[in-house]
Amino acid sequence: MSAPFVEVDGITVRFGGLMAVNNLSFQVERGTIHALIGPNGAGKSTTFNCISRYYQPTAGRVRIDGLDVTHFRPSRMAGLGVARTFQNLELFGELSVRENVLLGCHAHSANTLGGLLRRPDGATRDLVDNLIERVGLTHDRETRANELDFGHQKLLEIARALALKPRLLLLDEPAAGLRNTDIENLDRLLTELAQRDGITVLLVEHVMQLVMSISNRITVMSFGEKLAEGTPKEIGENPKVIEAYLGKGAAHV
Ligand SMILES: Nc1ncnc2c1ncn2[C@@H]1O[C@H](COP(=O)(O)OP(=O)(O)OP(=O)(O)O)[C@@H](O)[C@H]1O
Repeated sequence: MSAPFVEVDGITVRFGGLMAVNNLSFQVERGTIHALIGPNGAGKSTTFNCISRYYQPTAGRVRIDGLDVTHFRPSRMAGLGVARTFQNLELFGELSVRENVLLGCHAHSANTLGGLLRRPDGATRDLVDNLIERVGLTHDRETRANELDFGHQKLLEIARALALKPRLLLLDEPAAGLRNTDIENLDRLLTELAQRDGITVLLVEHVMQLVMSISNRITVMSFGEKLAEGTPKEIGENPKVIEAYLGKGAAHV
């Protein structure tokens, strides 16, 4: 078996007196979908932010494709093929769907931002159109991002992240606020990204319907620590996991 694509090795994150993540280790295999779940406040987003380098762990290491990135700046991550989406959307609301995705191409384009928006080359235009189609937003190509409903804005964020041509896609609650049909589209899209395109996907998610359907492996966190890890079936049957959810986050299960 090849080396894991993401290695989280004993990370700890303290915010003042609060231990948000405590000596957490897990690995994400290449080309798989791995979910990080757990009740509210378990430390999922903090872990995610350590991997994408928005937070600095107090201790421990993060490796991506064998490279120790623990002290890398977030801006270096795009160059390594790491793209992420945010729990609270970070789109350019006044720009169109097409323009938002175009901006995502900047990391691998020789063009300036302005040039990219005004005069994208043919290959970039094709890539953008293809990504918009893949997330199902073709009819909204020229719609301003802030005119889309929340679910479609989330799909747009994924298209923009894909414009980076990532090897690792980090998704923070991609299904939150989505309607059932959008969740089904997301299920199909993420499965295809992993299986057809070989992209490694790590997602933090509360929507169990999606997590159980698409994940190859699930890591469960509770109070900053790893509570369990396994296949969706193993996690669904794990009494410790059921108790953690019934104790705190039952509404999400
Ligand atoms: N920047 C911060 N400063 C101080 N405390 C923080 C910060 N970020 C997170 N925390 C705290 O760390 C703990 C873990 O938070 P985190 O957001 O990682 O949990 P989570 O599992 O992602 O929760 P949710 O599912 O609600 O998003 C919580 O107690 C939270 O209040």
